[in-house]
Amino acid sequence: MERNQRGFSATTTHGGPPLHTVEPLARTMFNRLFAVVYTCGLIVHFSHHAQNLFQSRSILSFSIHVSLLLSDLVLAFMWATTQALRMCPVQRRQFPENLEKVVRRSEFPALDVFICTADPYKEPPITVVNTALSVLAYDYPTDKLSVFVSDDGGSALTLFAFLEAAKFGRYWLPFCRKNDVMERSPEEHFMASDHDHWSSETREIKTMYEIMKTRVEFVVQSGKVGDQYISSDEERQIFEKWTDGFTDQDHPAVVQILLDNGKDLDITGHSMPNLIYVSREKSMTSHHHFKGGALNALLRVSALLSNAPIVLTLDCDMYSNNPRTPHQMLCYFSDTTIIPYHLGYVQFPQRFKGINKSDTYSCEYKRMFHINPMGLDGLRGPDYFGSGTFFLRRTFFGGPSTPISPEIPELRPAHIVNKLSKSQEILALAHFVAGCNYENNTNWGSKIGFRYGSLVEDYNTGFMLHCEGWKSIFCNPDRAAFYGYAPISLVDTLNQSKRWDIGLLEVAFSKYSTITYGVRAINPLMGLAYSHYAFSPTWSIPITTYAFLPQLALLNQVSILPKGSESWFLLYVFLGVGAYGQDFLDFVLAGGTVDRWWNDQRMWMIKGLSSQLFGFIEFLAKHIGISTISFNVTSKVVDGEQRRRYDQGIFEFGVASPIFIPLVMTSMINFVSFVRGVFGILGWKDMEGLVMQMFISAFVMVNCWPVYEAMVMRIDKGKMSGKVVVIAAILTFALYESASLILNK
Ligand SMILES: O=c1ccn([C@@H]2O[C@H](COP(=O)(O)OP(=O)(O)O[C@H]3O[C@H](CO)[C@@H](O)[C@H](O)[C@H]3O)[C@@H](O)[C@H]2O)c(=O)[nH]1
Ligand SMILES: [Mn+2]
Repeated sequence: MERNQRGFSATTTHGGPPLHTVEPLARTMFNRLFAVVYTCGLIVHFSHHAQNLFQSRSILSFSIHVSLLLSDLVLAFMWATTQALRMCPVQRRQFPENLEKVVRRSEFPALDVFICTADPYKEPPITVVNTALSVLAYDYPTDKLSVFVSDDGGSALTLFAFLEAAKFGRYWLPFCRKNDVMERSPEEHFMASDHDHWSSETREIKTMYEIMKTRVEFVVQSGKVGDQYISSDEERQIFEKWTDGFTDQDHPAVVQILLDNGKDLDITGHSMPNLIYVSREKSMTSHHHFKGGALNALLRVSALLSNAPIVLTLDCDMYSNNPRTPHQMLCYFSDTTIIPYHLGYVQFPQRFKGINKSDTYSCEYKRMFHINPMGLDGLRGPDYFGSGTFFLRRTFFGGPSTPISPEIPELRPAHIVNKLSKSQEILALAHFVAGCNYENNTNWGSKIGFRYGSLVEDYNTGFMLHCEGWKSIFCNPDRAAFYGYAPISLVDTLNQSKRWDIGLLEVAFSKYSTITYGVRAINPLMGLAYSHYAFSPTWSIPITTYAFLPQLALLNQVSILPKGSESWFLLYVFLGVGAYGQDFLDFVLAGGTVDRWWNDQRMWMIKGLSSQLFGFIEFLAKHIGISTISFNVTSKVVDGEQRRRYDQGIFEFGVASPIFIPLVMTSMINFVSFVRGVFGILGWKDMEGLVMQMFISAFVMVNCWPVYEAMVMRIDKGKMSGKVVVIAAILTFALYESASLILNK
């Protein structure tokens, strides 16, 4: 049997109560006007640059001007890309309370949830279990809900945690229903609710949860599932798959149905949703394409077992914070007027728990997950964030009017699965499609499914879907739909950013670059908006240049920027303050605080001097074939002491990582040049020509304050490692000496 293209029928909303509305943001007109004024400023600025270039009389001054020109060109290009995000921002509202007036609950489309995990030590199984329980307990018809867990760590520990979760879920789901619990992740629920008013039922279920948690954590700590934890022969058989040769990088596929909707009931007699554990086959000899590969394996396995027309992807730490999120998503997918719109996915923002008051590492990503998506939403829709995304399954199989069929008919999005079928045949097929050679010579990863070729498989996939003609919608309800955890140390944040930067560069310099292919395949504004991310690592060029060049010149009394009395000086100020000011405005209007904005701009500089630079190097190294790149999973485990420092807003350096070296060098050069400049005020002749260079040094110094503190004033474990300081000092000295040689010729 087959069904229509979308996989379910939508209800017309004509005459009925509205399901959603959309409005342009109030500042749109201002944004457009400002863009015109700023563009004029840029034209004049670059004509001045050209003049400087032609007038320069030595190779030295020519090269200085070329560096400044190149830096300013990158800044101007990046500014231009932000304009695409500012031309038509919109804000949507949805009315989930009206949904059931328009669509009967029994007509809700089936929903498959994909949760990815990759490492039981960096991603504690109890966290993943909480995420899974939070969605298993969605306020959704249980016979239409299936949760698939992908375990790229191939770990018996994770599977054990899920066996436990399946048992606990039989109590947890009816408990949530009966008490209309909002936080359906048990961990969060018990943390958020007030213990003094707990009923005996709540206390009981809390005790059950604690017992399960202790068992899971004990097993993870001991590294194996001991005999005393196995309660039946059936379970023993499952764990027998973990033979001696079974490693996370080399093992057969494991597909295990833990809860079967057709059979398993909760303690009140309601049927349970499906819960399926999948660990795709891995082998040392075939590339597994990281998370993208895992998601494609889930797309196939789920196609055989439930094939729901709607698919939600979640990171292992992104638990549901609202049981009625699917209702919000259906406000869009159930609206027939949306069909000609070719809606491919509905994206919810990624939000984070546990970020400190001033968001020291700017991990809220307000711009990426909140401000920019509104801008994209007014064009063709937001990019894909990797988590919190409801896709139409059909979206993965070719463009809206150019469908592509998978190799075997059972995988087609229109194929109907009657019941979750445990038949041996289907299970054997599920293991087969989860095999590591299954994708050889197929369209998976290139034309169907999640796309390969970039470490940011989410961004890349969303981009390719937009190129194929799909659109997306940004759904940002007041109550967060999901919460996850952000890194709380600088090195973790920078390593995560570096991975993203490498992935973005892979897209920027591919055959399907956003700037060459994207502007044609989607439209110029979308191409530019996507380029805002793809080319963001190039920010490291101006950031590094402005962190060193004016300062080295200042140290040698060489003026390279306009004098305080020239009108060019005012233009510089206008361009700088204008860009910063508008950025500030966007940030604050989206509910950000001044404190957080300050830290955000600081992180922008820090990343330009660390993750982006290192990302570039690793990207190049991979391109010329001297190294391979890998997906370094962000740790979700927190050290207590680190947490305390983070909560106090103290920067965490700690480890001796080379990624800090350029940053420490920057703090040294700027300090020395500023101090030298202050003494120069008395003796130097041409101080006026150095005013702007002095100002830049001062500004960088203020931003580097935590670095100075970490180098000289701290004794805790998060201070800057001595090794980094020594290496940076030697390199700074070498840089200073060579600059003096060149500049004083
Ligand atoms: O080989 C892998 C590597 C990672 N993951 C999973 O991918 C998710 C994201 O990994 P994480 O280390 O948390 O990366 P983040 O940088 O926090 O994630 C952001 O960036 C990723 C792309 O780099 C996206 O995949 C994510 O959805 C997005 O939230 C986690 O659930 C992992 O378990 C896998 O399943 N297989
Ligand atoms: Mn994450």
